[in-house]
Amino acid sequence: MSTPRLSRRGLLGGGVAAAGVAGAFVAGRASADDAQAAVAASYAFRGEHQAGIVTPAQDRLHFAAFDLLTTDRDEVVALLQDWTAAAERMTRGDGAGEVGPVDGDPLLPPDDTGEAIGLPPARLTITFGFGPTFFDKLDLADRRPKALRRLPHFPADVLVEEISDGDLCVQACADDPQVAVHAVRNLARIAFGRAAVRWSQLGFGRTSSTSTTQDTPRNLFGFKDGTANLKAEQPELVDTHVWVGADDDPAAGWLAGGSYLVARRIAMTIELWDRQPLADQEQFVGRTKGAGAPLGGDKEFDEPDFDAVTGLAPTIPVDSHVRLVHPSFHGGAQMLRRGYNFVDGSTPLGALNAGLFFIAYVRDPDTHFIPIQNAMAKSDAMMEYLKVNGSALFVVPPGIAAGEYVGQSLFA
Ligand SMILES: C=CC1=C(C)c2cc3[nH]c(cc4nc(cc5[nH]c(cc1n2)c(C)c5CCC(=O)O)C(CCC(=O)O)=C4C)c(C)c3C=C
Ligand SMILES: [Fe+2]
Repeated sequence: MSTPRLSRRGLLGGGVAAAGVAGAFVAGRASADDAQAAVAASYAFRGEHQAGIVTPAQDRLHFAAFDLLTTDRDEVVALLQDWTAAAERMTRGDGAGEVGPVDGDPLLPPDDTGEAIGLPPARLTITFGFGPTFFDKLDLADRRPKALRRLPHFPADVLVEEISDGDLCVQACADDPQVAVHAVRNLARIAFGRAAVRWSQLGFGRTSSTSTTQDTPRNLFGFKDGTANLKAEQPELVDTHVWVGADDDPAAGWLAGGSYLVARRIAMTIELWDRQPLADQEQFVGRTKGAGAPLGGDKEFDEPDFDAVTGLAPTIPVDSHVRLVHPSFHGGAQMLRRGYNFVDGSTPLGALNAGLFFIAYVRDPDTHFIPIQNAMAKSDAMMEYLKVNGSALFVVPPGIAAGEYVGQSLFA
């Protein structure tokens, strides 16, 4: 796990603004100082693995899928080089371009859009991925990773094509929504003529912790989510379950140190859920709503006992979520979940258009996601309150070394 470093936005006194706000907290509470320090912190963009995977999950998400507008490999490499330079700059709190939003030639469009002037880096991470169609369009079928294909249609999927799939993806996470949106907006601007946004999703209130330093957040069903997630402090488990190994795939040695990213836009009928008795909600999930303890246990991090019975029935019901997705029923397979809540306005009938934008990083979706999703879709009591309308699978290239651009090993 990389440690955040303190950084200041070098734009138009952005650093001054950050310091000024921090100054305002001098006489305040320690927690306010901590919060300010966290917002002013940044993560390294380059490293062995891309940032934004085991990085402690930030509060906000802007995720975008792009379609290529060119099949010319040189043009795509140039786009990846431009994206790499801009992403590195924005991650450390600078503008997307070298000149900045207001210092350039007044007769030309600025090389940064300006809405992040004065904002600190807010722990921004930008993570890039390639979809199956990326390899088709660029005639790279011989280098396509073996498990990279359109996800199957699962029971209860009601997929909308316009919010599914994509040639490329960008996951921008930050503690300030404007910083995350600024990142995606500028990458879309830079892509002009070479790639265009296919769909995008905003998220808030992370639904996972990816580090033991974080409290477990809650999803929109009101339950703690992320308790049994893989954590950055478990590097051996992360190596086993998240990073693609050098020998995993003869055609795709270039992906070693990378991962697969599963994205699922899951609508939650929260109004219906809210009318269910507390005891039923807990039976659907298999954990208590307050402490997040497995049923039959006391504390959040107690191990679930799937053999325990209450009366004649299993204490953790056979159709409960945590039982159906538990690694012990899937050959030990674990995933690193990194999802976010969303509320995209409301429906014409006055329901909230709410849900969970599920993101998981896995070493191989054929063993670490598809069987688990199938079990859930077929038997999970929670499914009555869920509708999956967006779905996508991407590979996430390994980390970016000094002087490299994202995905360089694919084109080597
Ligand atoms: C196919 C993978 C999964 C999907 C899709 C999914 C959707 C989903 N989950 C919740 C709520 C909770 N999930 C919890 C645990 C949990 N979920 C998955 C997988 C998927 N969830 C796994 C692998 C696990 C961990 C199981 C374990 O090892 O014990 C929990 C319990 C708390 C926790 O451990 O995180 C909740 C609550 C919702 C609401 C949802 C779709 C909207
Ligand atoms: Fe879950």
